[in-house]
Amino acid sequence: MLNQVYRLVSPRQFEVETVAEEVDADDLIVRPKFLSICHADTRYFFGQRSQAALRAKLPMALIHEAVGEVVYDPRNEYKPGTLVAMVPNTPVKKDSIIQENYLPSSRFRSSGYDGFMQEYVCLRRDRAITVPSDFDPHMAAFIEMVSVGVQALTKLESTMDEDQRVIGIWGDGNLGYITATLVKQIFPDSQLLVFGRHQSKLDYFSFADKTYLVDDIPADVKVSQALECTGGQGSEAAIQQIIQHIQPMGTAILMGVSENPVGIDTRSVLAEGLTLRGVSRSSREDFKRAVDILSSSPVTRERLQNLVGYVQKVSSIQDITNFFDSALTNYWGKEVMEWDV
Ligand SMILES: NC(=O)C1=CN([C@@H]2O[C@H](COP(=O)(O)OP(=O)(O)OC[C@H]3O[C@@H](n4cnc5c(N)ncnc54)[C@H](OP(=O)(O)O)[C@@H]3O)[C@@H](O)[C@H]2O)C=CC1
Ligand SMILES: O=C(CO)[C@H](O)[C@H](O)COP(=O)(O)O
Ligand SMILES: [Zn+2]
Repeated sequence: MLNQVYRLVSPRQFEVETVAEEVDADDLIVRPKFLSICHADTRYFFGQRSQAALRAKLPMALIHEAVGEVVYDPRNEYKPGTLVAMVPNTPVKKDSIIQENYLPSSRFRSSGYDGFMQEYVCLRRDRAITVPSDFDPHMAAFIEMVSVGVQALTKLESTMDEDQRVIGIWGDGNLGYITATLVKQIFPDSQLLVFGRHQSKLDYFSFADKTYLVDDIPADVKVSQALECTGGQGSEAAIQQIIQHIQPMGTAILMGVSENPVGIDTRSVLAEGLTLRGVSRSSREDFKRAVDILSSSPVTRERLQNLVGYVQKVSSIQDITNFFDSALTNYWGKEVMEWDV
């Protein structure tokens, strides 16, 4: 099959390439419909990664958050038109200990391998998760980010001590908001505190028990466990505050991506017996748990619909470039492309 792939060849420059795809019985052909942007994509688009990383990964199609319609299934298991969330991670090896999203051999779309900015996606069938028909498709576009939140809270469940009284989230953006909605489902009896830099963003977290501006946290505020959802240099200050406000022996899950190493007060980490656990990407299992949570909780779906920040139809390379530029100035929520190329 001949396919049109929209690849970033250098910062701010896309080119369409015609690629011959080999489709076998294990694959599905999916037409991408709704795509949403992750910070990882904007770092490539705006050339904010190191020259070495850009050289190693480009050219490639961006976007690892998307839903699309099955147009062809060689085994006829999926009806044409079925909406599926596409898992961007494709494992090529199995390991009894290391999970698929932490295996260096796995192929992650839009990080060295073509993402979903394509006319058709040739998707291994175990990478497709059916999206229930009552899901808002704009919200469904970022199920991948919901699955990352699920991966984080699943890892928190298996790492933390027994103290579930207070869960603290640092970061008042997309990932913080998604993780906060999931805390309400996965830890329903815990108090949820959210720590951010913008009162106008914190106002969206109306379901949290309390929100704090990070320059105005009372010294006696304590969290049992914490999740860092900030990224960039903001991670350093966030990790420092987590160390100050977490209970001894607490666990902090780190999710924000920083281009440069950040400093960590290891003396306090040692003295308080803290666990810092990194979380990146997600697995098929996380996608399934994410869809199960959303299916059984209309209130979570409604909350996540509030995260749809900017929607635009794109039909040309110029539209795609304009869309990425708009993402830079969008203040709240996820940017979703209606893919019409
Ligand atoms: N581990 C993984 O698999 C994944 C990681 N990520 C990463 O997570 C990070 C966040 O993504 P996303 O939520 O979309 O980004 P956003 O920009 O939407 O949100 C980050 C928010 O955190 C705020 N912030 C910055 N510093 C602090 C601080 N010290 N304390 C509290 N809040 C702070 C920011 O404010 P301001 O804008 O003023 O700095 C911003 O409002 C990114 O680095 C992204 O790449 C995303 C998806 C998956
Ligand atoms: O966003 C993510 C998962 O949803 C990850 O942070 C992203 O995949 C990291 O990739 P890269 O190393 O290319 O920045
Ligand atoms: Zn991402």
